[in-house]
Amino acid sequence: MPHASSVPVLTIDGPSGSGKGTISALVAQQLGWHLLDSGALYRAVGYAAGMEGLDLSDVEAVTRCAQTTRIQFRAKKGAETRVIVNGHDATDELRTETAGAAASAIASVPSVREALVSLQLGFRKAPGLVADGRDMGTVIFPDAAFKVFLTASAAERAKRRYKQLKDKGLSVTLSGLQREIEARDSRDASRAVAPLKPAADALLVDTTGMGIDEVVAKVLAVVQP
Ligand SMILES: Nc1ncnc2c1ncn2[C@@H]1O[C@H](COP(=O)(O)OP(=O)(O)O)[C@@H](O)[C@H]1O
Ligand SMILES: Nc1ccn([C@H]2C[C@H](O)[C@@H](COP(=O)(O)OP(=O)(O)O)O2)c(=O)n1
Repeated sequence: MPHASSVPVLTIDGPSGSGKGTISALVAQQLGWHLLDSGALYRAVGYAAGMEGLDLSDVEAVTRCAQTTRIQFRAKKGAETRVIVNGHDATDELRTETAGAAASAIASVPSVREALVSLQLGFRKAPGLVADGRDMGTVIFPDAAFKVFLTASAAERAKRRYKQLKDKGLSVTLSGLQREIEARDSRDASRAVAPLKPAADALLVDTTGMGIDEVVAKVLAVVQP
């Protein structure tokens, strides 16, 4: 087993709806690498805090929640990875914008972020890792050999998320989603610790008007030029 730091990492950061999850999963599959959906960890803690009826602004309570919540990923071939929170399959609840907003709220608490660091580092296993999030290239894996920052216009990101949630049968409006996404991005980008921003050595890819296959090819070329 090689030392963890010799295992290659590709970080894919960016705002909501930029395509991180989709692109990370496809690229990880192509490379045969492991996948870390770090947003799911923050969503899971936000969800667990909600289930316990915690006040999301109670720093001590949400920190304890981040330290004690059990989060498991159950990958199934050809199907969506299920996220199990404290033994309960919370996949459906985690994808809502309410869960995204709760995740963003608790993610601004430094001690919550600290509680999730070693769990994230543990995903770095041979033959490699694709890490999806906000601070993968800046804070969690600053030594990653490959870094990408995905963006797209706010209007396009809202449209993508609208279609995605509609297809899953959720009741949403485009204007409401655009407002919620913009509020979440501005909170994520303005927080003091690990804000949403590109690493200095990341390749910026504006995916507005680009198809998924085109983005996958561009990201794969970073790892396999
Ligand atoms: N380049 C793209 N063009 C069109 N749709 C995309 C593109 N990338 C992702 N999508 C779609 O947009 C939605 C949001 O993508 P997702 O990967 O969940 O974004 P993120 O993880 O950054 O929030 C998904 O339904 C996905 O299929
Ligand atoms: N590495 C990360 C990943 C997510 N977060 C926070 C901030 C985000 O608004 C929420 C939800 O992240 P997630 O990647 O699941 O959200 P999107 O799919 O991009 O809409 O979690 C974070 O602070 N750091």
